[in-house]
Amino acid sequence: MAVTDHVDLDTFMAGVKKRNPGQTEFIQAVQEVAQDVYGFIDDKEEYHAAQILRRIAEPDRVVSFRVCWEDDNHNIRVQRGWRVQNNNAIGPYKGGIRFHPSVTESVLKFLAFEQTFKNSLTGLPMGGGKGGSNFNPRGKSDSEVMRFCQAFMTELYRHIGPDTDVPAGDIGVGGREIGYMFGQYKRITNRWEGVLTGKAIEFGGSQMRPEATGYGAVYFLQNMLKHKGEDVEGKTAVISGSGNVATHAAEKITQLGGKVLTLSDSGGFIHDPDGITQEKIDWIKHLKTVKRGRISEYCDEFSGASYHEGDRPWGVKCDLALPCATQNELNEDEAKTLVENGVQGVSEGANMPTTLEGVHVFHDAKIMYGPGKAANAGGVAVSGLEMSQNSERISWNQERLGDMLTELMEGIHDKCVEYGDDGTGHVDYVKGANIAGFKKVADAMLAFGVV
Ligand SMILES: NC(=O)C1=CN([C@@H]2O[C@H](COP(=O)(O)OP(=O)(O)OC[C@H]3O[C@@H](n4cnc5c(N)ncnc54)[C@H](O)[C@@H]3O)[C@@H](O)[C@H]2O)C=CC1
Ligand SMILES: O=C(O)CCC(=O)C(=O)O
Repeated sequence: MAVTDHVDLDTFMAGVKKRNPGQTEFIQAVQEVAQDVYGFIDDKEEYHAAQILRRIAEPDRVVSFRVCWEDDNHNIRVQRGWRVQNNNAIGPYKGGIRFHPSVTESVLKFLAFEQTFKNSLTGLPMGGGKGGSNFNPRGKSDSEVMRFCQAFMTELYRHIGPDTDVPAGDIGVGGREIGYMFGQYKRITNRWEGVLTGKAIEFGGSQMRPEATGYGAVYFLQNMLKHKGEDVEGKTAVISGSGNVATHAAEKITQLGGKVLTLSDSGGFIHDPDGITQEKIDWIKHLKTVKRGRISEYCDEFSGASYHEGDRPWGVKCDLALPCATQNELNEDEAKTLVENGVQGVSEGANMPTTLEGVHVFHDAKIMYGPGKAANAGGVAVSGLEMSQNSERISWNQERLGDMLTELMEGIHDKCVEYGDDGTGHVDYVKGANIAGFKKVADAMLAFGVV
């Protein structure tokens, strides 16, 4: 058999598993995309002949490096850093940096793969990448975080650039860490350029970038509801996480007249039947970004709320669910519970928070289910706009960026409908996102020939 002959989905996936032993998250992400893309390319020989999906599922490169730094007690600490540059067919590699002890090559490969489709969906010229380290920022002093970020950038700088690869934040990497990394890049290269996004406003950051992922996930949900003649107002929402994405999602749900019942961190979740109001959200933002405390402390501050140690919030009855913490945080049983409790819509602020089995539950129940690569694309979209502003040496105002984010999310929703409408009025947003995201990247790759 010629290597360019059709292989079926099972054979394709067997190859992915063989080439990436033990990389369960990466294999899961490829499987989820491949099952839809296979249906789409079945009669499109050019994509098979050029082995497009196989090429997208093989990162352009995976850079791995040692990060050596000194803690406050003068101990030498050694961590591993990575940058996965998955695909730059439609623009420079773009995607966040994650600092968390659970980071592995598999996790970053899945994130860079997902990012390729997500960035394509935004319509902006950005390829897919992701990076990070198994460094755990929890309990570290500001000086330790600064030294780690500087050491990380001392190696990373040679692999990135404003037209090559533009990292940003993700779990464990927020404004503080971006500042330290940008400062080190500038020091080493003697260049001020838009090499990172998520910067503070004072040095080239964009209005609306901190809010963009969480707000965007709610705008996506709003678009799904509108498509069915519904609205957020008066609905209850269960949200996981309490970081950047979760708190901004909670804020937007509240602004639109919904009631947020839960937030969580890796220790457990809080349930506040009175609703997590803007005042309470502001308190949580301060807790997480300044005091760097645990969500359990919420119950000491606000009466009427309960803390559920070691649990996830999906058993709380709600109309809307927004997983905004991390991958595989919502499994098959939890998806069934949500459906049995009458959930109408799920919008993923996190990347791949629902297991494959959980996704099948939502699919079979035909609820509105917005997968992360579409629903949380608002963050990287505004990052793309930060790149544009840096290139033009200008800053747009908050109102303009807010309008652009709203329009971008509507555009992503409509692309999902275009490729995901099953003809009965139900939209398979997973299929829509996978096919629309794939097509643009695939067509660009076809134009380049064999590279
Ligand atoms: N920051 C951004 O612009 C974007 C983030 N995302 C995704 O959103 C998710 C959250 O990211 P951020 O809010 O930026 O990070 P963050 O660091 O601000 O917050 C992460 C949150 O997740 C919680 N968390 C981490 N591991 C957990 C675990 N094992 N179980 C329960 N909770 C856990 C943390 O306690 C924290 O509340 C991630 O999946 C990230 O990849 C997606 C698109 C863009
Ligand atoms: O803004 C960016 O470039 C990164 C966003 C990101 O990491 C994500 O979309 O998962």
